[in-house]
Amino acid sequence: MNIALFGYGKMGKMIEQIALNRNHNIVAKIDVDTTEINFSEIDVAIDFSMPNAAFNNIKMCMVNNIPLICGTTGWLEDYENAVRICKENNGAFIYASNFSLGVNLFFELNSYLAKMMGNLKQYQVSMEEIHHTQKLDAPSGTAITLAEGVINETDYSGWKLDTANANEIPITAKRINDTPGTHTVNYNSEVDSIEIKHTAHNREGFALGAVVAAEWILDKKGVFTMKDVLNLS
Ligand SMILES: NC(=O)C1=CN([C@@H]2O[C@H](COP(=O)(O)OP(=O)(O)OC[C@H]3O[C@@H](n4cnc5c(N)ncnc54)[C@H](OP(=O)(O)O)[C@@H]3O)[C@@H](O)[C@H]2O)C=CC1
Ligand SMILES: O=C(O)C1=N[C@H](C(=O)O)C[C@H](O)C1
Repeated sequence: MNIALFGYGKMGKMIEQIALNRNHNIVAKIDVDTTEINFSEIDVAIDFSMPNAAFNNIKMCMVNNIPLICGTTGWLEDYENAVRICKENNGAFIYASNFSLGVNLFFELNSYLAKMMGNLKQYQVSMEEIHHTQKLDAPSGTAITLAEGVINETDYSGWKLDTANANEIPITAKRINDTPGTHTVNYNSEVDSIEIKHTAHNREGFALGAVVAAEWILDKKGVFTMKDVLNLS
């Protein structure tokens, strides 16, 4: 499979390594300075670029009939537009805030726990995410997905960074050295607390998930999620 990488930073380089190990070819490494792209040689594109670049890259791929896996976070205000453009062009597209198998299992666990906690008003939920200091967006895309998972199963109406109003989920974002990504969901009451936590030890899990998603989407049309790729509930 011929892969184009949009973004050749920390994730782009890790994806290249994993893709080559799985016998794929990297036919283009595209960044902000790229002036020409030969779309005819690309089977699938993978975007791990920057919040202000992702939506343009998505449009470009959809218009040129290239299936796209997007891992870039921090652009979600344009998600519905991306879905519309994909459908208008009969394209194929997956966005995931986190491509690792472990985090996608963690998302399921988070929803299951939230469902159980929904009627237990003595517990207040909060979230914490920790990432490396180069991260541009806060809270992380993964923390937003976790918050949405809780909101879907409870009476919480939204989330907020740091201090939240009653009925909103407070999310704390910490930036520490080289931390690849740690997410904690905490339910606290007067008498006890329950905590679930996912810790990424490195970026391999994210990169492998993105390549697996690229292999999966090759013969598909439509907008999908990692639940479809991993065949989760
Ligand atoms: N969904 C997931 O599983 C994961 C998502 N991420 C997300 O992926 C994104 C990238 O992360 P990471 O690799 O760590 O970041 P990096 O900063 O290391 O890499 C981003 C790269 O994108 C390049 N870039 C800038 N503008 C454009 C453009 N218009 N088109 C293409 N490339 C461009 C940058 O080039 P230059 O340096 O020259 O500006 C840089 O090389 C972030 O949004 C992050 O949150 C990260 C890990 C996992
Ligand atoms: O920027 C990162 O590094 C990461 N970004 C994603 C996010 O915003 O959730 C996924 C992972 O946590 C690493």
